[in-house]
Amino acid sequence: MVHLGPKPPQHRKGTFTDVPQELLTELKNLEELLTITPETLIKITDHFITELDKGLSKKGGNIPMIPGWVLDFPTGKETGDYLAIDLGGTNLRVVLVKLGGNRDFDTTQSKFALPKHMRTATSDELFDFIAECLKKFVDEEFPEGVSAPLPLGFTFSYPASQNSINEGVLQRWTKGFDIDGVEGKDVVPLLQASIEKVQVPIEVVALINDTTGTLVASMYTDSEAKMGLIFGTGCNGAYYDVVKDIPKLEGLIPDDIDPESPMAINCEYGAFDNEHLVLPRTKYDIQIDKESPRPGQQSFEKMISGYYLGEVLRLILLDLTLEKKLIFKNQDLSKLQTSFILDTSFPAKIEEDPFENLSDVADLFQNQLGIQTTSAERKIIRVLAEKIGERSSRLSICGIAAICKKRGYKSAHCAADGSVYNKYPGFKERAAQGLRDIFKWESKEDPIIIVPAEDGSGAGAAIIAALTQKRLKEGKSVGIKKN
Ligand SMILES: Nc1ncnc2c1ncn2[C@@H]1O[C@H](COP(=O)(O)OP(=O)(O)O)[C@@H](O)[C@H]1O
Ligand SMILES: O=P(O)(O)OC[C@H]1O[C@@H](O)[C@H](O)[C@@H](O)[C@@H]1O
Repeated sequence: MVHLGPKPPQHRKGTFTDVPQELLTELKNLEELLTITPETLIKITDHFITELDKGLSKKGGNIPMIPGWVLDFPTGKETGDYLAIDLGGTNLRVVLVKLGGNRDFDTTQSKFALPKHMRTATSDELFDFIAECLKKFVDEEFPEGVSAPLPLGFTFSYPASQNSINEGVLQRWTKGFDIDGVEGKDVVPLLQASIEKVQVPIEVVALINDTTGTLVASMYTDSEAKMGLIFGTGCNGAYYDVVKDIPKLEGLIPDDIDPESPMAINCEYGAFDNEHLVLPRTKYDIQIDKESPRPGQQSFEKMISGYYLGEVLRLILLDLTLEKKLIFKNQDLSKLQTSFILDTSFPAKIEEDPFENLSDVADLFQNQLGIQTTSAERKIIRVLAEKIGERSSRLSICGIAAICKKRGYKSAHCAADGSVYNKYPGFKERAAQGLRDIFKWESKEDPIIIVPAEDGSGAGAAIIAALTQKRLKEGKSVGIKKN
């Protein structure tokens, strides 16, 4: 038998002859709403650049642009054992990093799913949970105990203002978090206090954002890396600017820091366009924002990141069935009416269904939502998932293009991490096409490419802790001028 080799990727050949005209018309409208043309991408990116600059000005703007007090590039020669923790939107990870000093490192790690109630728990519950996970990990890794406190890099994936590397005052929760008693507080002493309670010998040396960690970890192994990006539960990016080009730091820089010194910036660009000037928001995006714990915040993130993509699909389907009565006739919609019941793996699995009759989609709706779908409905659902995924990928690269244009990067490795980047079908190809639509490169090889990042919140945190310890040993500043 002739082996034909792997089949080409599934291309939608299905016909829509079995789809009622009314539903087709509705689909066309939705496709229109969810399509981001090259012209729109360029317009959004130009505004994004203005907003990045505004975030660095004394006046400020929508995008926080937080100086992260990482004032050196990694050399690749950093050595030592460091602990790192990564409090993301879905998981807590504890990592032991052994820096090899030759652009190499080794990691041992444990992942703890954040308990669902954690998003609305108390501050003590959150930091005690982290300390408990740290204790479990350290007891496991160091059964004989340790001779001196372990230095720890704390990756805190939320917008936290920093006046120094080992400080982080939470500006606001994002990704559906709403824990009392943390916003406006420095989270380092809050964690340190919980660590003391469980008596595990750990010292928090540095607080970093996961994008800054991703940037530094990726530069440690790849000198072409110019930014660190996360497309996960949330979205964000970090890059190195230059101290003298950050107006809001004027007068705050200690004398021992050269104005030409690099300064890592945690952009927090999920907040881009909170003024709603350029992003093509649909009524579904507006509803998600209105019903979120922090309405008016993170407008860009709420259209593109992992926490929200499943919810966008759910609201569109609900509209088509409840309001327009075009699909799911005589079906039990109680599960579909539960907010955030669909995480982003749901549209991802719809896009991954390789069968012409979309039988995987049929199983998905039956098993997760108790809804029996018709062939015609599945075709509509498939197109909607594709359009939501495509919109996310195309909008996601506007931050990348804006940073490259702002910094004048003609070529760059943009190191990306997060489950949407790593697992959403077609994300990489669609993102690359989005960049081509903006830059209109003539060359065969794209000069600016998105590459898989190193473990930013693990190795990145450790490398930054190592860079910080080196500065402290040399008596160098790691924060604003002490008056
Ligand atoms: N197969 C998938 N495709 C795309 N996104 C996914 C997939 N599975 C889970 N996700 C989404 O990824 C997010 C988790 O991102 P991840 O980077 O793993 O964690 P964190 O954001 O805590 O760092 C969740 O919002 C989830 O909905
Ligand atoms: O890794 P996660 O949880 O997807 O986080 C990505 C981004 O999510 C945003 O909501 C946070 O404000 C950022 O600080 C963070 O970098």
